[in-house]
Amino acid sequence: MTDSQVAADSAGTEAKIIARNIRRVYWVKRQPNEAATEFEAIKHLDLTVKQGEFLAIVGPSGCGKSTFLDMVAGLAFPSSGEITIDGKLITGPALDRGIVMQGYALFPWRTVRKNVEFGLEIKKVPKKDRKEISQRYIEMVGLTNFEERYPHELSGGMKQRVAIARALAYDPEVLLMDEPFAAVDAQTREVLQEELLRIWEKTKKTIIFVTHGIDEAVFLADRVAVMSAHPGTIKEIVSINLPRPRDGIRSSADFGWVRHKIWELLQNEHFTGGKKPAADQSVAESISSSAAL
Ligand SMILES: Nc1ncnc2c1ncn2[C@@H]1O[C@H](COP(=O)(O)OP(=O)(O)OP(=O)(O)O)[C@@H](O)[C@H]1O
Repeated sequence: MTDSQVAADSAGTEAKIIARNIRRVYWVKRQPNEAATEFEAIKHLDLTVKQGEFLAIVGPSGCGKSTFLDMVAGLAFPSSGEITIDGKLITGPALDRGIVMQGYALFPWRTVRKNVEFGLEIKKVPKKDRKEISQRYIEMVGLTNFEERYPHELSGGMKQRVAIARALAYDPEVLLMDEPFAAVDAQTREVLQEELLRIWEKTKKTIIFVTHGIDEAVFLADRVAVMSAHPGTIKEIVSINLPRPRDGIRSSADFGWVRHKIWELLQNEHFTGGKKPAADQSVAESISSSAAL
């Protein structure tokens, strides 16, 4: 489905985030004594994310997934083009967008509760309400009785749950997730995926979820945006018309079919950094090894 089709398709559903003709360049030196030259990381990227949608982005390493997410977060800016949220240009980070990254990024000196309350403090929510709200999200991610622990006393999966609770607690409309489950083991990842879906169904947030896992993308998303390699752009958007809830869906024929379709789309994508591919290994091969988990 092309983006214009999506725009038409979304006639009845409000568009939440619209990226128009995004280009992003970095200035890089190829040799220490050379002048910096332009490196085009993203080109002609158009994408519409609908209100309440779960959109996953997959693509070869280095195609610009994190760069794009950073721009939606307002932590980086397009070299040209524009990204709007609710029709307003994104000019910086704001509390309408929560971010969950790989590697948790928790404050090590704060307990679980204090980490979860961080955004509420920024929002100047009164102390009594902060406690009530943080407790609700701590329970939602299954961390009751761990409120007073510090991050170094938690497992990887537990830290990731804290990061999710922290992002949800201040009630952002949009959740931006950059490979949030990459650092946890396969079993914990599946548990976290199921919990994330449960929370999403309850809270109706708009989610953009970057992943290397085709299975993960298909399991979670309403649509999967497949990016092409350098310079990164949206190659195709695949609608995931699988029923919800999706417990047990991984073994179904329909799941296998859509997974294969995305795998094929990625088959010819190589990250070359602008040069000719050195080896004949497609990104689909490297992605599918993690997706097989
Ligand atoms: N600060 C920077 N300076 C120069 N080049 C950068 C910078 N940040 C990213 N890039 C380049 O931009 C391209 C896109 O990077 P990005 O991290 O967005 O890719 P990605 O798709 O998220 O990769 P991965 O899947 O490996 O995390 C890469 O070629 C990267 O080397």
